Amino acid sequence: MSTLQHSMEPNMGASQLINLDSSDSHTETKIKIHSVEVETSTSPILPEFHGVMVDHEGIRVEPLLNDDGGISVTWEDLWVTVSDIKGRRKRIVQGLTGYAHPGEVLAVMGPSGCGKTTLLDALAGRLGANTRHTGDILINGRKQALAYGTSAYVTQDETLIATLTVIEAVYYSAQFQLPNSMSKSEKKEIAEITIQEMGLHDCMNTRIGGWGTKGLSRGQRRRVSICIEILTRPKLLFLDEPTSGLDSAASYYVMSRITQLEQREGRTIIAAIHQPSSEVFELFDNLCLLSLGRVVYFGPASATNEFFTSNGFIYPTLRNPSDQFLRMINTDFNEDIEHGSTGKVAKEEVINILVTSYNSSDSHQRVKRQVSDICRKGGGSLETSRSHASFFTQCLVLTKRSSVNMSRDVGYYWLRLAIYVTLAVSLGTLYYDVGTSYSSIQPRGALLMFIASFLTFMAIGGFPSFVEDMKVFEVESCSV
Ligand SMILES: Nc1ncnc2c1ncn2[C@@H]1O[C@H](COP(=O)(O)OP(=O)(O)OP(=O)(O)O)[C@@H](O)[C@H]1O
Repeated sequence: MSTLQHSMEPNMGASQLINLDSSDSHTETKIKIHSVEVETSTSPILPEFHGVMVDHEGIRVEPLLNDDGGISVTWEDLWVTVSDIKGRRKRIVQGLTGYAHPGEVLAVMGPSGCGKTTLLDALAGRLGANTRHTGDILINGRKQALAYGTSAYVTQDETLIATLTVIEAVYYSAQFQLPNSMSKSEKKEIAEITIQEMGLHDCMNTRIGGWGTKGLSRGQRRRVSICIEILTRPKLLFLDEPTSGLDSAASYYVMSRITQLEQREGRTIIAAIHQPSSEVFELFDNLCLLSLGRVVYFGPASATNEFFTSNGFIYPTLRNPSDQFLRMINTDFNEDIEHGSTGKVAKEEVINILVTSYNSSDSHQRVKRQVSDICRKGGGSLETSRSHASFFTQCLVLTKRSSVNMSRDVGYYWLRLAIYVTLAVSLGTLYYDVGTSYSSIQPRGALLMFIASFLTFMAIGGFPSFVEDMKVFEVESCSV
């Protein structure tokens, strides 16, 4: 996250460029200043400056738009509804407005069921068939589809092939995701680097595992999923619960590696996250806090504390702030919250106070202005297409992967092979020398019927493996 490290002259000229030192020593962020005025009064909600655009009320500072092919995403008055079994429509997401910039991490936080995944799905164009959405979702200010490889989505559930090792899973994926112009050794190198970036080098040759076979831990599987999705170095990355199942140290390392990549490569990251530690929370640039599908707060993550405090919700300073404010807006469990001088108030009341306060706040106006600014300016041209492996290579790699998978799955492959061989020998013995006379027609017919029904029966036995393969196929086909 960038922090302003030098004082700013009150009357700097328009459109001057300044360099902001980043807390990460590798990176420098260029910020374009359009006009600078010193604010004499401090906003009740936000501090004077957070590195975001502030116009005539204060300092107008905005990140340079993505001339280098970075992706800005904006959404305005976004509503998502689903129909229940009685045909009634239920609102999941209610009138959200926000944006995500290249080189920044936007964290979407809120209690379970508040609509985080739905927001990500809507932005990524992955909403289910029974959902409907209204509102504008724009990429660099335009309605446009993203080319293959420019965006990636790490879903909440891991869909990995249990029998493969970490390096195999990532390398097979690299073989069909990366273009044919790359040699096999280059693809392997990218796979290995990505695995190292996610801290998985020690278990490169460990099988992923699944039900019935122990392999990687849940957190390690999560990291393998992230590795597979970031292989193509997408400009826009959606992460749904990237740190679930990770301990606090691993969560920090994974998120910090992701943010380092984002700063280095100007990537836009939108991450739905449940319960970040305070260190992980500090890695976020902006925060979208949701409750019951409504925005409670959208703005710099570092200013969240101040937003709550200014609204009369004060929590102990030595506790993880995200734990505290998530507890305040979680309506699943009844608990009254201490509010300023009025005493305890119910959770619904807390949310109403915060939503109303946010809607009338300067930060809400800034978000709206930022969205319209991005839409007005558009952005750098997007890649129209990225090449991936040819159809022939994809078929070859997938066939090879499937054969490896089947050959390692004892129940699916070897056990069935043993049953087939036993059956063939038994039937061969029983029907040996059945002859070619008219009297042999009946036993031949019976044999054929037995074989046909047995094969059908055995095919049904392979159905669970087929379902697993279909899940992998669905996830991979969404990415391709
Ligand atoms: N396709 C759907 N059909 C019916 N209800 C849905 C659908 N998608 C989401 N919902 C409902 O919308 C609400 C929000 O779901 P969503 O998955 O977005 O929440 P979330 O904040 O990501 O939760 P969690 O943190 O537990 O993953 C939930 O009550 C969920 O049941």
